[in-house]
Amino acid sequence: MTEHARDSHPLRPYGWDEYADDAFAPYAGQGVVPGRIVRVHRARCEVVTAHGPVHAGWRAEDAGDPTRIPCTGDWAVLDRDAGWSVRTLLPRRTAFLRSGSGTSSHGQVLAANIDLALVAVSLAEDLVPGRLERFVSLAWAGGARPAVVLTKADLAPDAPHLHAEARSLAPGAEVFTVSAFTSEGLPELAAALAGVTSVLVGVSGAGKSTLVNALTGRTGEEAQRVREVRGTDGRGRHTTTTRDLLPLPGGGVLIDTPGLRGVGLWDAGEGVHRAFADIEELAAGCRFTDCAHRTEPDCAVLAAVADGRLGERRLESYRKLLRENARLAARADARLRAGQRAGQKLRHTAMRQVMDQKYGPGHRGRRR
Ligand SMILES: Nc1nc2c(ncn2[C@@H]2O[C@H](COP(=O)(O)OP(=O)(O)OP(=O)(O)O)[C@@H](O)[C@H]2O)c(=O)[nH]1
Ligand SMILES: [Zn+2]
Repeated sequence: MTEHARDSHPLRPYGWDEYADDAFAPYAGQGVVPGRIVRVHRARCEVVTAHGPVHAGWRAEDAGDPTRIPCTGDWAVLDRDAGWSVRTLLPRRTAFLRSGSGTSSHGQVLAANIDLALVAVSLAEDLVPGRLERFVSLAWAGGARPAVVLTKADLAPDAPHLHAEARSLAPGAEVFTVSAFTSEGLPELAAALAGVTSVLVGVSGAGKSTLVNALTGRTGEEAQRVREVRGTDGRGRHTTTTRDLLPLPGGGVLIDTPGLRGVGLWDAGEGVHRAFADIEELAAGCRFTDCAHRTEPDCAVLAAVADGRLGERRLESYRKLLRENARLAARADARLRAGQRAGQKLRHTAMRQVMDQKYGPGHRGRRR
């Protein structure tokens, strides 16, 4: 498809791009229709297509494999035999994953095909550095660019100071300070979202839904509809339970996610390294290339801690996240040996090869 045809594609406001175009090309002429999943229910999902929004079923036999469960942001290939159904999902370009709940050794995909992961942090509460570092690691790990959105600026007299702190906790990530109530910072944020797919993550109460409403200009009836699809989280508080994909008035697509009480790392080793680029940079100056920064002589990381350039807490957080990731990787490897993930891994590798061939190995950032 030519660039012009792509730009006038009916799904363009929902993020139709060169990637979707290429990934769908093999299916063209098979009587199927492409669509982007905007919301997922138990046995069906809402998909926007060139024919408008449709409800499509998906096969329950795919439920065991997280990579085959439709997720908000996925591009789907739809059949229209007896009602709409998802034939398959196009390979994900990027994804925001976290470890599944409990003892599961699967990752859970929160949003697919995202360029930018916005981590919402409320300025009305004390900033929890380790939590921000964790979200940022997951964003890098899934191939998205992280950005920090400091919300409720109207409640924070010390916003500039907190902005500086967020910058040092998330090197390489842009930091926005916004208030959905006064609209401060919203134009700058909207400009960054134009033309890309973003996902908004953060703990419950961080102000995500309010921000989404402000960015989409959703008020009154539409916002009410959003409240109606909300459930209660068992503590009597209303909380977002669905993940919605919404086109933004200024272009770009935003995925809202439910408040997460915590996120476990998933396949995030490379993500942690990027999230702690400051430490990695220091480590390049250590005498030993395999320095563990504990007792080794001429350790540049420990030297930075000693003279106050690097906080002890940050170094500890880095270690903790790497340990957690290694633990999860060991668990996943055990499953892989059992053969259960073999098929999934193969598909994944095949997709990477296709993408590498097409765009070169740089297209997905540095990954494991
Ligand atoms: N003062 C002020 N309050 C805000 C702002 N944005 C959100 N709030 C309030 O913060 C509370 C939580 O906001 P929500 O938008 O529901 O937070 P959420 O992150 O979507 O929460 P979950 O749906 O549980 O994930 C609500 O009482 C909002 O009115 C803001 O910019 N300024
Ligand atoms: Zn060292």
